[in-house]
Amino acid sequence: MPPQYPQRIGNWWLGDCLGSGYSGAIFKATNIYTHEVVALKLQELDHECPTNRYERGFYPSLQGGEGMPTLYASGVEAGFDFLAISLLGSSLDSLYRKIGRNIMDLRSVCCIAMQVISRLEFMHSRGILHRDIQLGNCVIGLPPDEKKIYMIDFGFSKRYIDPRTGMHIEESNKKRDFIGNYWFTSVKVHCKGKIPTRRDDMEALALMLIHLLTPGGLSWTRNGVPKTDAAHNRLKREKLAAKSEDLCRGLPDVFEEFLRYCRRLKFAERPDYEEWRERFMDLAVNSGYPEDDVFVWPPQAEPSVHVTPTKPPHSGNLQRLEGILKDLAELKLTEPRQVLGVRANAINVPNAQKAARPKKAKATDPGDASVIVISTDGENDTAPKAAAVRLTKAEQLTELTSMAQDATDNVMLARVVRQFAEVLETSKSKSLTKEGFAFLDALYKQLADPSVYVVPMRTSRTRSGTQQEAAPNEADARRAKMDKLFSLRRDVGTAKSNRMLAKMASEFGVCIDKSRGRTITKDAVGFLYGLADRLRVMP
Ligand SMILES: Nc1ncnc2c1ncn2[C@@H]1O[C@H](COP(=O)(O)OP(=O)(O)OP(=O)(O)O)[C@@H](O)[C@H]1O
Repeated sequence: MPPQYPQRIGNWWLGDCLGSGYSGAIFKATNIYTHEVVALKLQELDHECPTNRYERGFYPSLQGGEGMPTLYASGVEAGFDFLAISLLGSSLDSLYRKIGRNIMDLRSVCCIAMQVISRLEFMHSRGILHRDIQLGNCVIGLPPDEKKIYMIDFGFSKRYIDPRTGMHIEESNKKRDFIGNYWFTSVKVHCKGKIPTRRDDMEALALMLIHLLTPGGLSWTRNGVPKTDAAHNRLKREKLAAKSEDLCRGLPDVFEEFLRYCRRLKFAERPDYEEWRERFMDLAVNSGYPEDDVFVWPPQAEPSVHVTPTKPPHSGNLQRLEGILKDLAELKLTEPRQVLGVRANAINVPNAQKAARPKKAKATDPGDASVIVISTDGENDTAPKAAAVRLTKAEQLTELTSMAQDATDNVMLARVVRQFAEVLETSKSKSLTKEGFAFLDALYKQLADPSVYVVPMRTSRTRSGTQQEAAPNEADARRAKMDKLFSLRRDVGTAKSNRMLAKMASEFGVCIDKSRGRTITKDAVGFLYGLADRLRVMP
């Protein structure tokens, strides 16, 4: 028998029911004094699974985070445990159902990925796991916040950082009861009884994204909620047996890589939120969508490609490559090339075609770092621009890495470093990605000695996110990073040799890599500009 809900709780008059389930119901409600409208979540006090009580405990820690509902009041009244929270819009589940359980469009899925990664990053930064990532628990806001995704339902949430000690919870092999949802809870938690940590929230997100792009959804979701233990066990077996490559067949690679990454994370490892936000942003941009994470619903029918008018309206990767090759073919290279630095065992001079790799001029639009010009001339370019193509940040950085590898004198290298700094400075995302680290590796190699192979500082994604830090150390680490970047920026102008600059570039890379978020700060950009200036005047 569903409970009899009162007409009024606290200061709120109950209105329409927004949703109800096993654990209670949620109503639109109006404050009798202020007329403010909220969502009122009610649960009977003697409910066998008192999720509202748990949720009440987590809400205060989550206040102020983007995409976290505001908690207006909570308490117990008339036999109900209630929470008055921001009134929000439709859940992703209801949007997905309305499109007939077919697949969601790629842009929407990329935006969901970027936004939910940010929500998880915030929750995790507060020491809390969500533990029930699913479409019904991601809701869009009401206008003017309808492009923002909110996380709701913290009834299953759990602290993974002990608030008294600041330490991460311990791993244990003791079997535990399953808490989560059938569809998206990670394999380790759902099928192997492991203790959930940050990695499991991330895996649940990965499965949810794959579900949205799979016609009919993930196979184990197709028979509905299991009603018996036998059916549940069958579902678990199916989930356990499903290989990442099978789940992601036909999808862009990033989905399989994301799922694999989440499954490889160690128990206490911090997920690399920035990296994956960036990867989904790159996927969206490469597919011709705008460089942002706003969730536009209903989706636009066609990708809106922003290319300069010198290119055909839709230019995919292939066309971009063709353009670059054409520009390359038109280049005439006769000038003799200097060798970088003073070295006996100098760099192998690359073949003419490679040496002719076009240089990039500044971004044509400072607000859009991904529009760059491939030019046939040097810095004081007076020749007509060959072509303008849109490249993603990753592509630009990769291109700059090649240019750094090919640089044969300090002036040339200075120019490339300056462009690198410009890309980082103007890019929307402020984190140094693996392509950025690859550039630093190439720079280091050129400065230290281009004839020797240098072990990369960090070009492999498997080394990312190895911090297992507890919250209190973060402030110290951040301060140390700020101090280091400040001194690097201050001292770069006094470096006396390429080797000294190489050492600084290496310290710079290590410092950024160690920092949370690998954020490029003002001092970081300042250091790079300083390095470029120093190289330009270095004999
Ligand atoms: N703040 C809100 N504003 C508008 N609708 C909401 C809000 N919170 C929840 N809903 C709607 O109610 C549904 C159930 O909400 P929620 O998951 O918080 O409750 P629950 O009782 O824990 O549900 P379940 O038992 O299904 O997990 C959501 O899917 C959403 O459609």
